[in-house]
Amino acid sequence: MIEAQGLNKSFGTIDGRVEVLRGIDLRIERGERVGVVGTSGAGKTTLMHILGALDRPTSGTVRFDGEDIFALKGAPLDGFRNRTVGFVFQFHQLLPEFTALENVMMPALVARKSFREAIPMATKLLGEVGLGHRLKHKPGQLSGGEQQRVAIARALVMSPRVLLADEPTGNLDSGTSGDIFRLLDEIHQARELTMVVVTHSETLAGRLDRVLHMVDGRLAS
Ligand SMILES: Nc1ncnc2c1ncn2[C@@H]1O[C@H](COP(=O)(O)OP(=O)(O)OP(=O)(O)O)[C@@H](O)[C@H]1O
Repeated sequence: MIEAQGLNKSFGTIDGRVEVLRGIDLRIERGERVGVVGTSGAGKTTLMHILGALDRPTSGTVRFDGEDIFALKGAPLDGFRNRTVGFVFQFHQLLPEFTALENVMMPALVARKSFREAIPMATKLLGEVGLGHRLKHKPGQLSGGEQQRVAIARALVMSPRVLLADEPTGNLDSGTSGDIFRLLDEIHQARELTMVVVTHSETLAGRLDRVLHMVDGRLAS
């Protein structure tokens, strides 16, 4: 499903170049749930951004079902991001002025679905994540766990093949974190979804199929 080869990423700073990823090779099978753990600054977020085509590597390739995603540019790359990958961020990144329903509809509207199509899609998903009674609430009127559920529903609205979650429970207490992982479990069972989840919690990572350990821009075996 996902194959990354020789990924390097460096950033230019006023102190010179910072090497953040140093030769990452990985292969993730369809339907697999992979955890990524590592110390702060190890490069986990950078890796997730590259796997989701939110950023480009300095060198190396990422293939989804054999397709080299960085060979795509412009509208085809935007289409890949919108349809193939769902992204859940640590700080949910919901739009504060919009309701839960509108936030979940947003990727569908960006993909030029009509309101008539997007409303039932988003309503169904909010029901699946246990928020059928909170459709009209704005993010500020929801708890942290509820906000993250909305973000998960938004990530799923275009029926992606892959869900990338960067510290989806980083801001939550341990009980709520466990609930979010249970929800990810249910979603995984209900859909044939490949998942990559960054977490600081070895316990939560241990509930996934496989755990990758990142150290200083490399994957430790
Ligand atoms: N745009 C950038 N410019 C310069 N340096 C950057 C940039 N983005 C990330 N870095 C550096 O790359 C390193 C890895 O960052 P990254 O966010 O990928 O780590 P992480 O493993 O996700 O850390 P955390 O667990 O704290 O979120 C850090 O040292 C960070 O300062």
